[in-house]
Amino acid sequence: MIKVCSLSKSFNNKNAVCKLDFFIKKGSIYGILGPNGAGKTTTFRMLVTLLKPDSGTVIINNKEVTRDSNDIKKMIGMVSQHYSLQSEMTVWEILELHGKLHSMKRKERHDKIDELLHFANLHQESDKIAKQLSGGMKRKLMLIRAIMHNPEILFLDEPTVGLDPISRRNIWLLLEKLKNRGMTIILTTHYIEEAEKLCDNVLLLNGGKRLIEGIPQELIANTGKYTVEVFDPDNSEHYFFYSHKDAVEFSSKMNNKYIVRKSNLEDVFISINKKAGDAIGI
Ligand SMILES: Nc1ncnc2c1ncn2[C@@H]1O[C@H](COP(=O)(O)OP(=O)(O)OP(=O)(O)O)[C@@H](O)[C@H]1O
Repeated sequence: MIKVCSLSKSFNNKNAVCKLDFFIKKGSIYGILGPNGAGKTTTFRMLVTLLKPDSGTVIINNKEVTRDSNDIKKMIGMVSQHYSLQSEMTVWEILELHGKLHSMKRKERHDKIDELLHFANLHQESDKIAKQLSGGMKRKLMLIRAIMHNPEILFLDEPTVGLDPISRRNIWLLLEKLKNRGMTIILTTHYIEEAEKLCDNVLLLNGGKRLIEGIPQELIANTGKYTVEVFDPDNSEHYFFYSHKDAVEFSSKMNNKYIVRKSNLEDVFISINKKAGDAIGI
């Protein structure tokens, strides 16, 4: 239902995103991951019609983002990375304004506000001014504001950045509930645990290019379910194993300090970069 073909964008002749291809299934949670500068936000902004690609196409439900941006805006909700709330308005007023901007009728608007405030457990905060809310509440408010107009697809750029672990988990719960209602969710994240917990599929980016794409648990299994991380005074080195026995046997020969642990998506990233480095002799 979302098809991205050869999507590219450069700034000052430097590639920010380079020939990306991917496909997102309806009703799934799709994660775009990568280190700082990998191209996550640039990709996000192109998908949500905020930035024009240099080349390539993004098709959402048979509409193309540059050609049919008005149709696409009705289908999607979007939450940016930075707090973007009218800080002097109350929670209720912010949602009311958003409903009006989307030409929702009074009754429909008010029913929706009521439903969403309960959904996000913010009903007791409805008269609070936005700037008085905690970070976690602000994020929840941005999330429900983005779905006021009943979009089919929700885009979130770093939805839990800067939140404490409990607030982060509360956002995860809301996203899982939305998925269970059939919503398609696309998010960018730095948090490996977030991607592993939430995402049906992930796309790992580096330097604007696709490193790998797939189901988190499969990517981890293919890398090796166990990692031996060996620490020397300046660095740490990673080794990957398909069985715990092999990992333990290998580590027993180590002179440096080490740990044996389960692999995660960060290890997938490290493993691919290591193989690329080995291939070019780094
Ligand atoms: N408006 C811009 N003008 C110039 N360069 C830009 C602009 N936006 C992004 N870039 C560059 O494009 C590259 C990708 O940036 P982008 O913000 O998409 O990465 P990111 O993966 O979202 O990073 P982060 O995790 O730090 O937010 C970076 O080198 C960045 O400096």
